[in-house]
Amino acid sequence: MTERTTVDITDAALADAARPLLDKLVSDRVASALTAQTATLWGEEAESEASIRLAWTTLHKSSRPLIGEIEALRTELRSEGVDRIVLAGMGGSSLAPEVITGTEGVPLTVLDTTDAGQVADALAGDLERTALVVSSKSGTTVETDSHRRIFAEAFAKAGIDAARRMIVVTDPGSPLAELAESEGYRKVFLADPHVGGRYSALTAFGLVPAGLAGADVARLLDQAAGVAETLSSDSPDNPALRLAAALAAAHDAGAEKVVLADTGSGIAGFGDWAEQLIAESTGKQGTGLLPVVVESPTAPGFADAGPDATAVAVGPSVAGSAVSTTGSLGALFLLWEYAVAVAGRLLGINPFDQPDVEAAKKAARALLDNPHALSGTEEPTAVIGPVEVYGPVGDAGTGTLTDVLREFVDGVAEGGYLAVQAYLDRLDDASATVLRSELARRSGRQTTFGWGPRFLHSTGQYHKGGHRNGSFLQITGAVEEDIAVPGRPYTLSTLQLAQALGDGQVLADTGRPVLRLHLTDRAAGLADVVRAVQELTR
Ligand SMILES: O=P(O)(O)OC[C@H]1O[C@](O)(CO)[C@@H](O)[C@@H]1O
Repeated sequence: MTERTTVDITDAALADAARPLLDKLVSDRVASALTAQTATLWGEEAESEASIRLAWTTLHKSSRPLIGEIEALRTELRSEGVDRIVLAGMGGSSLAPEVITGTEGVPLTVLDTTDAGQVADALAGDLERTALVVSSKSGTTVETDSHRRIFAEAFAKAGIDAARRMIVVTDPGSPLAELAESEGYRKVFLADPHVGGRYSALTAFGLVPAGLAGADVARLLDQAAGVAETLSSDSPDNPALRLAAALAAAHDAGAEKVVLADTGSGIAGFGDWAEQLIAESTGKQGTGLLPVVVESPTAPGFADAGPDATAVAVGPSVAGSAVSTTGSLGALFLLWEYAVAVAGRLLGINPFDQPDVEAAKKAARALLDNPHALSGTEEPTAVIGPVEVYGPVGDAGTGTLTDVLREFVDGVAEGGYLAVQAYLDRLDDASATVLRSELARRSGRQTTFGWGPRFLHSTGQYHKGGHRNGSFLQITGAVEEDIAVPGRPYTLSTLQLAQALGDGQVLADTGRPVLRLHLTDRAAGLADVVRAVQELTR
């Protein structure tokens, strides 16, 4: 099968604005230089980081030997009756496998949460049939380490040899690689350290969990290989250059938001993967592209996108889309990686670091070290039924939830955005996602939705480092049954709260408006919040 990936700029004004940028990319031979892994493409300051971050351009070749290893382990596990794969990994260490398996309809349980209820549900699955893939490039990510500890204990309690059920994906020499060795974990896949997390879809990080779960990962490499030459060509027809030029031209014209809707790509949840790539790569130094993933092309924010946003179809062009991108999953991974790296050059930033992610991690750690700060000493500004309100609410403090939300939403300037950050269970509390479209419709502002702490490894970088026009609505909830993290002085619910408060603090310290709604009863509280939003009038 011949692979193709296309980028169509259907908005004529945008196509005109993109043209000079495109011509310059072609005459500067940027695409071929990128394929050749030229670290000077983003300027002097970015050079040293870029020099160890570009091996993704040739993964369709260098990852081939992995396929046999993955298949062998999968066959071995199955012969032992182990056919349920749980993946512990954040951001770049879980988003790609989730899209790959979702697209193929292969079951994979992804743990990228600190919600005790969601982790309890994963633990309640058949452990006799379960293997845990622990994926972390750095080998130090707190969520992933907590899942590993919790599962090791659960396997042991069930009389299962935990070490035989642990499969690790990490960079050579990481603390996790060392631990896996000393604990005698079943298998360690060492990934290419010259690829960053969000560019790692076609490394062991994307391929191992997806392949063990049963996805056809060889096909994915074939798909990427099929478009690699096109994406390397210094030609105005190169779809990656076209996409990069369109995104940068839109940004220059004040449309820094990229609204992504699936328009029939046949891929499940591509936007969630692209979200991290775009936000973490570009959202820094007060600039960048904010990805806004919407439910469908008819959702608010897409066809009615204002001058601050560009509607991008993942799939064929539809009414209201300004740009469309088509191709198979492997092709689109590579297309978007090229496009975002090139857009980074046009935006004048280093697309390979994430300087503001650490701030929230640090604040969360400080709170964990000081349990007093987490133990309910902060008084809510208002308590409205099952919802506690934390944050400045002005006159609305004595009113209804709708009053509180109105005050908050009215504070979002034109051209700004609203970010809903739900530190909840993304399966059991899935109804919270409706808040995105409801708030977008009523506020008339671009609105994003992220599950905490998952988004901290994705849009979290942009929230703190990108354009300073966001307002943040945090939602936290009561935890019914907490889970202790073995060997650590905290539980999952303490960690979850520390992450919410830590990030909230960092955002507030930089002058961003933050409102936290804490649901003392999750179901009733969520219903009240949704109702209150629906009562807002534009
Ligand atoms: O693979 P790791 O090191 O656990 O990191 C997970 C994610 O965390 C981040 O570093 C951001 O916190 C992402 O860039 C990365 O994909």
